[in-house]
Amino acid sequence: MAVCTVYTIQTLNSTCSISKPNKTHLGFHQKQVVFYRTSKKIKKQSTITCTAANEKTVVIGLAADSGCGKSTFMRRLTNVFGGAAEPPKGGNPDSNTLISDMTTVICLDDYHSLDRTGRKKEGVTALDPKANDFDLMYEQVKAIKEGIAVDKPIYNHVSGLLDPPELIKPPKILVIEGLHPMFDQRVRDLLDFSIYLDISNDVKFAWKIQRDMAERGHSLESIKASIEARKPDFDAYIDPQKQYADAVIEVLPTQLIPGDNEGKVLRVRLIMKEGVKYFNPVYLFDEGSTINWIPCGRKLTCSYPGIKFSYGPDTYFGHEVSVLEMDGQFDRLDELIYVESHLSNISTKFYGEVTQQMLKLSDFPGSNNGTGLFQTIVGLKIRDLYEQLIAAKAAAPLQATKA
Ligand SMILES: Nc1ncnc2c1ncn2[C@@H]1O[C@H](COP(=O)(O)OP(=O)(O)OP(=O)(O)O)[C@@H](O)[C@H]1O
Ligand SMILES: O=C(CO)[C@H](O)[C@H](O)COP(=O)(O)O
Repeated sequence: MAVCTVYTIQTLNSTCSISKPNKTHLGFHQKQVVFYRTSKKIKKQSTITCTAANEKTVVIGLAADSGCGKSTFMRRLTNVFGGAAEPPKGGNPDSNTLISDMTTVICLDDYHSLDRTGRKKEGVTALDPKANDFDLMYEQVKAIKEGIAVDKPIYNHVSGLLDPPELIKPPKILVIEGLHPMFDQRVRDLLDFSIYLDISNDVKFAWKIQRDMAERGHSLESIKASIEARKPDFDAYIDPQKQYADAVIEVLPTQLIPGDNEGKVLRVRLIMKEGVKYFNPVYLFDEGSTINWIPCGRKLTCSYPGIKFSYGPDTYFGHEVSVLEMDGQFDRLDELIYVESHLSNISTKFYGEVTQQMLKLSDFPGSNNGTGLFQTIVGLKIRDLYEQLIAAKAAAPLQATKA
């Protein structure tokens, strides 16, 4: 990203934004520069940031209910791109934003139009579209995608209030995570790739108990009541978004232990849409075949109840998909290399990269099962998609500027 003064706007095929103290950020394309210059709307003290067309922001959407592992997934994803993800420096300590060298993750809770008291007064949950400002969400995600900085509101989860906005500059990759990234068609159409974390009720309950009882001191009864209270709106507004996702990570109780609902051993399915540009689904052994594989034996240590992989074609909400499934958990993470070497299209840059990533983040929840494995693979696929998109934009800069 190049920072220019008003007298040196020479960049071709760029989108620029003007930043003035206490003023909204204005965006314009290179051809409009003449208009602004002749109309003297640009003052000497303005800062003009120009983003070359091939640097434009790639936008990823991640949808899930609260407490379903979005933050954990985000930490795995940003780690794939390297560098630590931190809240904006010197900003609001309760900011929900995480920034690293390549990525900015914004939480869509920041687009709640009603604060905690407002929702109570209106009798709506945060999942209800009425409690969210989709017009602003669309305008701001669109602006960032075009290389224009925005002043995004902040929803403060500590106070339950809407705090003064924070400046979000266009990153290389913007991740919008939260309850509604695919709800509004205008926002959905801005996404270059979308993911839905589909956690079954039993597992969601087990994870909520683990976090909210152990870490937040909530009672079992209050956790049950909160899940029940959210369920109608979850079913109406959040769950239907999975039909639009390019990849769904579905987390279910294991089938290896009959009647198990503890949520400790998990069956995880990675559902990958066919025909998505720059995204080739992962496969096991033979693309398009139906495979069942129990890798336990000489090369993989498995204690009870073992590990089972499945792979094959299927349909999901009328779309052709490939599904990779893992039931069970790893005893020894270093042996994951055996499984990795049988998977194809995983978009690694070197042999064993999935295993290396999993070992590096082995203390993250889900590192010994399909949640961690598939989140890592999706992270690598997003890196690959980003690199392909940027290469395509660099090859056709004029076209990208007009889009
Ligand atoms: N893959 C996993 N395996 C086991 N437990 C998990 C996994 N992912 C998340 N959890 C549990 O769920 C809790 C919530 O995870 P996380 O904070 O990542 O979710 P979230 O969707 O970001 O939540 P929120 O929206 O409420 O902030 C964690 O504290 C952890 O206990
Ligand atoms: O579903 C949620 C998304 O994280 C939260 O419940 C919602 O954002 C409201 O937050 P809070 O409970 O802190 O007022």
